[in-house]
Amino acid sequence: MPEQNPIIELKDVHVTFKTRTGSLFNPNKVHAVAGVDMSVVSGQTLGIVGESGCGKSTTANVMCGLQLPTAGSVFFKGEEVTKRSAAQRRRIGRVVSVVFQDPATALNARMVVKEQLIDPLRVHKVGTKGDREARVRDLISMVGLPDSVMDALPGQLSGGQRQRVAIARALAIKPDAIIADEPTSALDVSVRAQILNLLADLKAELGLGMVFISHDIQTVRYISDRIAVMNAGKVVEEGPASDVLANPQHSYTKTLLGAAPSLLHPAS
Ligand SMILES: Nc1ncnc2c1ncn2[C@@H]1O[C@H](COP(=O)(O)OP(=O)(O)OP(=O)(O)O)[C@@H](O)[C@H]1O
Repeated sequence: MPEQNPIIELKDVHVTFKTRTGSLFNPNKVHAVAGVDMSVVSGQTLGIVGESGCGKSTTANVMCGLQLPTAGSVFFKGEEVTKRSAAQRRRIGRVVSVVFQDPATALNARMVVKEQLIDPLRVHKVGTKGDREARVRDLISMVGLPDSVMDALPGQLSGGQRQRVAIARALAIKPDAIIADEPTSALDVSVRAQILNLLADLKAELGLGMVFISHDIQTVRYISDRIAVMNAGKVVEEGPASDVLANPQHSYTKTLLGAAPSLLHPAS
């Protein structure tokens, strides 16, 4: 059987930002992403892990078309988008949705849940009014929320419920891939595992490609099929999660694992 095109593919992607200060070696410029190759395929979660400032969010923004690379190529389902117009990129970029860290800012505080979910369907002219209402009910149930939340404002929901609504919103237009950028960091520890499990279930049920970004290797290990370790804008190690975790090759990965001793090196 021929190999399927990845949903998203980055080839030698660089992103530099002009800044007032820059870095020690590069005044007035930050090389946020420095030659990254990555691919996202159906039914797999790629975990991206690294310390704050290593370029994870910038990579995510390139993956969903929010950020144009300074150099390199981006492909959505085999189609290179890097040189397309903004309108064409948006059209092609509809294959990818994003879930951000803080659902409180991702959602409109003055719009009830039902309207938040209908909104992307209306924008993308999906179905009739009746189709959209049916789709909203499906989405609410897919993310494990009761129908009663439909008429609630985000402020009336818990943090975990709000993140479920944000996930439902991301799923509304039936994307091929979801990019979740630190989706549990703003949540109470008690609900983090529930959101991770929900993302894992949705990936499996819908055959989504998923990118899960976190500075916390313990969270990434829980959900990822493959792991890419980033340091200073580069991928220093990438492979099946079990290999990267059990047999890290790069000293930076070893440091990250060493800084998270609870599972690898139990105290007793
Ligand atoms: N719009 C921007 N303008 C200037 N510099 C930026 C911009 N966005 C990111 N950077 C810089 O690029 C580098 C990578 O940032 P990025 O947010 O991608 O890292 P990160 O690993 O996601 O970090 P965090 O977990 O803190 O969000 C950092 O040095 C950051 O300060």
